[in-house]
Amino acid sequence: MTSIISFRDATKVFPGRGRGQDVRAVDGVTLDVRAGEIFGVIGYSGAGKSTLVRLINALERVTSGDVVVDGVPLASLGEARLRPVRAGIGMIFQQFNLLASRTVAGNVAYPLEVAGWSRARRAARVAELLDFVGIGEKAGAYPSTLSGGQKQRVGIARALATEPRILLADEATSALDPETTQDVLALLQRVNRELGITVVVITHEMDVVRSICHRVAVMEHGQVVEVGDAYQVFSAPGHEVTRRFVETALRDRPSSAVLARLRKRHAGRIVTVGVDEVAGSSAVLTRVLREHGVDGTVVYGGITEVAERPYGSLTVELVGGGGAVEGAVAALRAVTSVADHGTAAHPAPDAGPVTPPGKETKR
Ligand SMILES: Nc1ncnc2c1ncn2[C@@H]1O[C@H](COP(=O)(O)OP(=O)(O)OP(=O)(O)O)[C@@H](O)[C@H]1O
Repeated sequence: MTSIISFRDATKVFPGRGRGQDVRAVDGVTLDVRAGEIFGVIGYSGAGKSTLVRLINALERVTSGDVVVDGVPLASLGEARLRPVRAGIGMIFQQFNLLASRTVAGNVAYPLEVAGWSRARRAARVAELLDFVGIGEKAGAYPSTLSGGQKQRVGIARALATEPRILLADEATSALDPETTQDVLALLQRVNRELGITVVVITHEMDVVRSICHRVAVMEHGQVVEVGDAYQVFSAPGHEVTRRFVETALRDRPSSAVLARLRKRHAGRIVTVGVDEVAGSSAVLTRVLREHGVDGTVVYGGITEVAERPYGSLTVELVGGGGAVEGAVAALRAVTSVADHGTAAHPAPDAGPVTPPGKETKR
């Protein structure tokens, strides 16, 4: 697949104010976004995500290195030659940035007016866009009368008006409630699938990446610390920051406090079994337990989706005679990840980082 955006050792330094230190907001990033994908950039506040994305449409200019967009290296371009590059890139924002004095249709028409489209062509294009984002009936309404989700739909329609090849979404769902977030994410997915537009999504929420991104870069201190297929990055996180995102978002693994409560309620051996596309599934778990004559009760956990593929874990109380439980645990270890928490009488030392409490299933 060809890359549509290439960061080549891109660095952006903001001069420190007064006698403050310079800020390396983007620090030597080399990265390719492939044409036609939804690419996520995830990181905590201040990691450099916004700056990285603003380098793509040259709202910020690199201090060193380069960013190549659609084959055009941006670092050496003057404002005039940047204009056509920018015209091929749409952008949406957390706070929508709509013009309060214009109607919905007026907002969407705005970039077309700037680009010199005739009134008749504008009207047809605006109607088509409002229809695509599902708010045709709001054409004459003013932004102040719209819900957050509707405002972002207008933002998306406006960003798509001049038929860009790339759409940049800077925390586009961070101001929305969870349900509206899912609607807007579904719309971004349609933008990608139906219009073939490459979408770059910046977020601090793993749920956003989990829902729609094909590939993801994890940022910290201006650097990309991990990049790859979203499923692989989140199912086997290699960096501490990635692990923190996975733990806070998926909440399928019991914390030590939860484990203590589980041990009070369940006397048997408690193990957490990884469930993913490659290794375990709940069917594998059931088969292994049956083969070893072990009873298993799911006491905690959950299976969700990352990049539309199954991912999670199940914490199970195992009860069986003789060495049956040992045998079952060994057989499970052969196919998937297993964290052995021991029994109430003989708890295993707490392994791994503490995760926030999630849902407990009660007997
Ligand atoms: N115009 C600017 N002048 C000075 N420093 C800046 C400027 N823009 C960003 N920074 C600094 O660069 C660093 C990265 O900021 P950036 O906004 O890119 O991070 P972010 O990951 O998008 O975080 P957030 O989600 O909080 O915006 C921060 O330390 C920020 O204070």
